[in-house]
Amino acid sequence: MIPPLIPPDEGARLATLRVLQLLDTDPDERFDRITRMARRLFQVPIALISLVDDERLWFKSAQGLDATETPRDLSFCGHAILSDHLLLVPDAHLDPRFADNPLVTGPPHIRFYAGCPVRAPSGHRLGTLCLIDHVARGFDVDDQATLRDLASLVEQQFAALHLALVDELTRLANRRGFESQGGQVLALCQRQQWPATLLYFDLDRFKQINDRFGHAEGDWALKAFADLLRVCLRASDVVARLGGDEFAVLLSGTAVERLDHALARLRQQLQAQNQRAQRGYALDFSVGSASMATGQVLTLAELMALADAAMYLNKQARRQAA
Ligand SMILES: Nc1nc2c(ncn2[C@@H]2O[C@H](COP(=O)(O)OP(=O)(O)OP(=O)(O)O)[C@@H](O)[C@H]2O)c(=O)[nH]1
Repeated sequence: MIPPLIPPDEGARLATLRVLQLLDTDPDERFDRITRMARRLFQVPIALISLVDDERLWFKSAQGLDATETPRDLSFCGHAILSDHLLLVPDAHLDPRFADNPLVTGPPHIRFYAGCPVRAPSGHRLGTLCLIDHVARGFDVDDQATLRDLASLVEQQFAALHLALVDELTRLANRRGFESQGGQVLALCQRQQWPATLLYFDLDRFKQINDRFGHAEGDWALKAFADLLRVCLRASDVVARLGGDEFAVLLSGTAVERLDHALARLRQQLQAQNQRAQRGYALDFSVGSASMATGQVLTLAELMALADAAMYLNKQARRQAA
């Protein structure tokens, strides 16, 4: 058996998957309709929409299979997301990549597999629409075109989610994305008795950058700051651009202990970037934080209001110090 390789865009791919908030969500009729149609059209026992997560495959929609996930190492879809082409395995018993795969030799006894990668609007391949049969079979060019058509319906649903939840400029979550993703993380913290901290950022004198260097330069600065947040924080932290030059981050669990360290690192990296970029101005930020201690119950809106107020005080203090 040959386990799938990790694609070169893995970090950005996983970040996109998180921002779209598809993993571990309830069944969704918009996706189930597509897998039902696929199963009927191709007369296969199993049709899936799989999402390739860090170490597992999670099924956004599954017809004919009770499992909700499977290890990535064993997955056919892990191979399928490595290219834009369909992955066709007419007979897994004859394919050295899969012949001794436990999913072939044991349940669900995959013999035939056809998987079409499904991409986010950013182009990252998030998973597949795939068909599985327990017997070997062929898949002609018409079948292939039909599977691609169905996969593009999945991509349309991704695009709709993207539009609703992602900030187009920075590709971070937008305010709505932050509110729903942040709300879920906060509820998890409360259940697990973990602490959480919300950071509210506002860039300093950002209007001057637009006024002096133009809107395009302002856009560049916003993207550069978003990239820094991505680099300095963990994949599990919820990071968003709330609008204009305002950003927010929700740290949960043990991440809260790294708060001072993460902020110091962020400022240090920003200074290094200012030195490197030499764009005629130094990007800087004011920040406020608000925490929910272990066992405390606060809403995301309350944390945001507290952190926003703290940011405002920080901005005043920085202005006076300047
Ligand atoms: N380039 C660009 N500018 C934007 C975008 N959205 C909002 N802005 C600008 O961001 C600026 C926000 O300025 P403020 O936060 O009000 O003021 P500031 O200059 O940052 O001042 P302080 O926050 O008090 O330090 C405004 O000039 C907006 O026009 C965007 O998507 N791109």
